[in-house]
This record gives sequence, structure tokens and C-alpha cells, in this order.
Amino acid sequence: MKERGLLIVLSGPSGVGKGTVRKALFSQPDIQLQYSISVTTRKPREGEVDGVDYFFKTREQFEQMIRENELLEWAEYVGNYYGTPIAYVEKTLQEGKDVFLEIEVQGAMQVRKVFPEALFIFLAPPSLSELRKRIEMRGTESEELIRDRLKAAKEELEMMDAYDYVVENDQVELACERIRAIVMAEHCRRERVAQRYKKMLEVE
Ligand SMILES: Nc1ncnc2c1ncn2[C@@H]1O[C@H](COP(=O)(O)OP(=O)(O)OP(=O)(O)O)[C@@H](O)[C@H]1O
Ligand SMILES: Nc1nc2c(ncn2[C@@H]2O[C@H](COP(=O)(O)O)[C@@H](O)[C@H]2O)c(=O)[nH]1
Repeated sequence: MKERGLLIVLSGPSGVGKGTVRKALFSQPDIQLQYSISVTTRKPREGEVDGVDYFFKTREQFEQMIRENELLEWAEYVGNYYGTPIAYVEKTLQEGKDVFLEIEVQGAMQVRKVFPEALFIFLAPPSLSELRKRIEMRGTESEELIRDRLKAAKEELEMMDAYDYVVENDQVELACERIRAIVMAEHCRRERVAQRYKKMLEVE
């Protein structure tokens, strides 16, 4: 039987650079991670493509997905719903492939209940002022939404202790390498544990 893939959860406050670091990670030719595309009721930003960046849904469609247990986790974040379709995650892990979720903290805590063996990484900003600068520079949100997202960011930063690792995103390339090293180390750890049990079973 094929060994299940590793589930990797990346969280961090809005604007810290999760998407930027994830894209840098996925652009490396030898990386073997599958990105789980989320469902959201947020309106697409300029350049965002349905089925690539998100599956964009109405609130009614999203609520139906909740009722029909189609989501591994979901959360309401600054006025919109966000959630992870469970079917893709399950199927891909079963195929032995690693799955990468980029989600906020309420959702990550739900994932921990279902998949306690997942790897939880929190991406942290060098400072709150730098976080504000990044979210403002991105230019995708109104002043009011930036204020709401920064308020949520303070609550999210308080949750970083609940994660297995905290990675600072001072520079994209460095943050990307740190995440890569964490994932590789986790694979090695699992391999060692599997070998130990295999040996134990051979002896008995
Ligand atoms: N290390 C970095 N140094 C400077 N700017 C960065 C860094 N990482 C990301 N950025 C910039 O910060 C902005 C926010 O990045 P990004 O959209 O990736 O954040 P995010 O965490 O995915 O946000 P959200 O959760 O709102 O989707 C972008 O303009 C990006 O170019
Ligand atoms: N709980 C979940 N959070 C998600 C999911 N997909 C994205 N997100 C997070 O929402 C915020 C806002 O995203 P934005 O694209 O509007 O800037 C951010 O922290 C995302 O990581 C999800 O499926 N579940």
C-alpha cells in the first residue's frame, strides 16, 4: 500500500507574504507539493482566475457546501467565507502526494482536529509596521478593509505558538528555503519512525 502524503498547512496574517512565498516554493523544479485551491465568497481581485487562485462562489453555494460536508474546514474572515474542499485533499494524500494548504488560523485549528499529524507552519512578518506596509503596497484592499485585516492580524499573531514552526518572512527566498528545509526534515523524521516500526515488527 502506498504511504499517505504529508499535509502541510501555512498560515499567517494577511499581507505577510504567504502567496508570494508559496509561489516561489512551487516554482522550484524539484518541488513535489500539490496546492489545494480554496473556495471563497470574496470577489476576484484583478488578475485572479476562477479555478486557479480560488473557486469563487456565492454565499448560497458556499453554505450548501458546508451543509453537504464538502469542506475540510471553513471560516468567515473579514466578511467573506473561505474553505478547503475535502475531496481533493483526501484523494491527493491517498495517492501518496503532499498537499499544501494556505489558510488562516481558525481554519488551521479545525484541520489540526481532523489531521493532527499535519505539519503546521506560521509565516510571521518582521514587524507590524512592515506588515502594514506590505498590505498597503499590494493595493488590493480599501483603507477600511486594510484596517479590518490588520485588526485580524493581531489576533492571528497571538496564535503562532499553536504551530509546529514559525518562519519569518524577511526575504522571500530565505522564507522559501526555510519552509523547504522544514518539509524535508519532516519527511526524514517520518521515514525514520516508519523504519523503526518495520524493524520492530520484523523482530517480533
Ligand atoms: N519578504 C518580503 N519582502 C517584501 N515584500 C514582500 C515579501 N513577501 C511578500 N511581499 C509583498 O507583500 C505583499 C503581500 O504578499 P502576499 O499577497 O503574498 O501576502 P499574503 O500573506 O498571501 O496575503 P493574503 O493573506 O491577504 O492573501 C505583496 O505585495 C508581496 O509582493
Ligand atoms: N480558513 C481558510 N482560510 C483561507 C482559505 N483560503 C484562503 N484563506 C485565507 O484567507 C485570508 C484572506 O485571503 P485573501 O485571498 O482574501 O487575501 C488569508 O489569510 C488566506 O490565507 C481557506 O480555504 N480556508
